[in-house]
Amino acid sequence: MSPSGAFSLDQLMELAGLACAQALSKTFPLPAHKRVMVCCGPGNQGGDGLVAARHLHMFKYKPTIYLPKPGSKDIYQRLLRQCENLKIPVLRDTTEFESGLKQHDVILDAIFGFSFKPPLRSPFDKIIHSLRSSNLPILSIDIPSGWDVELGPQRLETQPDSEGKTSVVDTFDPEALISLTVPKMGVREYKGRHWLGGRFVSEELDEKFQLNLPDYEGTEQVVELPQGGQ
Ligand SMILES: NC(=O)C1=CN([C@@H]2O[C@H](COP(=O)(O)OP(=O)(O)OC[C@H]3O[C@@H](n4cnc5c(N)ncnc54)[C@H](O)[C@@H]3O)[C@@H](O)[C@H]2O)[C@H](O)CC1
Repeated sequence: MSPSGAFSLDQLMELAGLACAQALSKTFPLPAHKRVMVCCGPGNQGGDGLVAARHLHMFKYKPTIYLPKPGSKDIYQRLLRQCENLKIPVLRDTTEFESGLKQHDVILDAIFGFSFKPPLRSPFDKIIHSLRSSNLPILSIDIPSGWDVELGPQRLETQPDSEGKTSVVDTFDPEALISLTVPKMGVREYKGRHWLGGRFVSEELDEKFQLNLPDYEGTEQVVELPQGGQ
């Protein structure tokens, strides 16, 4: 059963992406953080990123989408088309992305969520390295990209290249994180600003799985969790 019980994937992604855009606007307010690089992976988390980019555009941010490997699902293509219709720039080339980072104020990391499994395949080795060395603040969605969903930050081995060589890439520690539904085990030691987005979870499921979710105030889509704990 989905964590909401009642919603379709499209609806969950819409609510998740809106919560991500709201968490970004609260952590990195305008006007200082106007230019947002939204890095989208090929899975549902990439879809959250596309929805967030659309809402950020509506909130008057200036998002750029980086899409190294677009997802094949129909919903992904539809979300991408909506962003293109709003004339949100879309980068697909890794070199363009790396040079484009300098013209941005903050990164929204929507590359991998809870389905990431090492070893790291190309071009994501270069991308994780670029995020780590960019010196820009990062807000990660659900779990920082490349972290183990249960164990947390890790050194990632890359897939062997044509000569059979592998290398190791370190993951990064983002300034802020938005956990969706509930924080995952892997972020229990996370020390930065931590938001929870999951206003789509019914009271029935909260009780059934003893999630002990906090209250969301007013019409907020996110609630801030205590720093350094859950
Ligand atoms: N209620 C919720 O909690 C919701 C969460 N959502 C978000 O969805 C992700 C999980 O989505 P899923 O499609 O299962 O997977 P990912 O996005 O994590 O990525 C899968 C994608 O990545 C590729 N991949 C995996 N490992 C590697 C690797 N080593 N190298 C390269 N590529 C890799 C894989 O092939 C897939 O293409 C969750 O975290 C939330 O962010 C939903 O929005 C719904 C609500």
